[in-house]
Amino acid sequence: MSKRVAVLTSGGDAPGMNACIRAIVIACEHLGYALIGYQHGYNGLINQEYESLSLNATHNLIQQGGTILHSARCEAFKSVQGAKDAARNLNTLGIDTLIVIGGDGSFRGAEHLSQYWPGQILGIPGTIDNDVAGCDATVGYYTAIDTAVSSIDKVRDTADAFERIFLVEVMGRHAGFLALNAALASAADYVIVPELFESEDAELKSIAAQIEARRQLKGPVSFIVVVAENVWPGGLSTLAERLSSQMQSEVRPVTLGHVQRGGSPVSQDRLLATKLGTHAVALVETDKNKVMVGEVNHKPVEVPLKATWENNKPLDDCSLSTMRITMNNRY
Ligand SMILES: Nc1ncnc2c1ncn2[C@@H]1O[C@H](COP(=O)(O)OP(=O)(O)OP(=O)(O)O)[C@@H](O)[C@H]1O
Ligand SMILES: O=P(O)(O)OC[C@H]1O[C@](O)(CO)[C@@H](O)[C@@H]1O
Repeated sequence: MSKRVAVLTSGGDAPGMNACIRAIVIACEHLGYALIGYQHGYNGLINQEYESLSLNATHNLIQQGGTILHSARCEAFKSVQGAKDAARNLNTLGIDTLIVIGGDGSFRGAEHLSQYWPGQILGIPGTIDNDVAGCDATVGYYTAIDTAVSSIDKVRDTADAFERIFLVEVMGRHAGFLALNAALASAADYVIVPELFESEDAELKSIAAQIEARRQLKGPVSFIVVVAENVWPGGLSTLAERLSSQMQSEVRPVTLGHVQRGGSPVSQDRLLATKLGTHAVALVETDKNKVMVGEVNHKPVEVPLKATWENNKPLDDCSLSTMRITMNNRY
């Protein structure tokens, strides 16, 4: 049976969203489904802003960062009226299946829509934060680690030259996946993540002890602390001031910011995006509904949308024990 499928990207854009759109276009073409792309996240659903997507759209797309459909946050969609407007517009176009590429907030939005629209809704995890339960990795996460690592490598050059303490803030919203793994891969000296944060005093004491121990061993040294965003009360400059006065040393704060969302996706994100996009389209004629497609241990999984935000996604034990030995408790 010929189906009409729609796709949108929502929330923070992530490298690999385009690779995912490409896979969806090709898989729909393969199965003879019509495909449209809604623009600007859920705003496109409310404003009936869409384009039809064919193979033409996929040329040279896999390597492009950002999203050709544009992304956005949409406050209006959270209301009953917003979801009803979206449902009406989907019905007008005769859409059978809506594929939402985004983070856990976007999946909450999809669940909200399902109360007013009877069609099939499928989610694909796309966010640099990796804070979506039920999958090992979200599309965009691996590229963001690489981007943060290459920036921290550069910070290290100047940190070493001046034997300074640097604080590097990375994104992640309220999760420490990006901070922890960027810190591990860049051989940072210390990492502060929300999952382990106890108190300002405890962290400061621990950082100071590490710096002192290193200085005793090696004399003047540089020291790099990776800090997850939103974790330090008052932000990075407050931490810099407190550490500077405690250590009687210069401390420089660096916020990496939105560069972490950009750039050409690394191969891990391209592969994940391509597999998940293809897998989602393969579900169109099944009775699977309100599920996110993801990967766990390299195998496809289908997870109820609700489980993606109701369940906790912990940092993995192996990364944490590696972190304790090579970073935070090293000296
Ligand atoms: N509880 C909710 N009810 C209805 N819609 C929601 C809800 N939460 C989020 N949304 C919709 O999903 C959009 C995206 O959510 P959000 O801003 O949390 O980003 P996200 O998908 O979690 O991605 P990222 O974390 O990468 O930015 C929101 O702007 C809103 O339109
Ligand atoms: O682009 P905005 O709306 O400032 O959002 C920034 C947030 O989005 C993300 O980049 C992705 O969720 C977070 O890491 C960050 O907290």
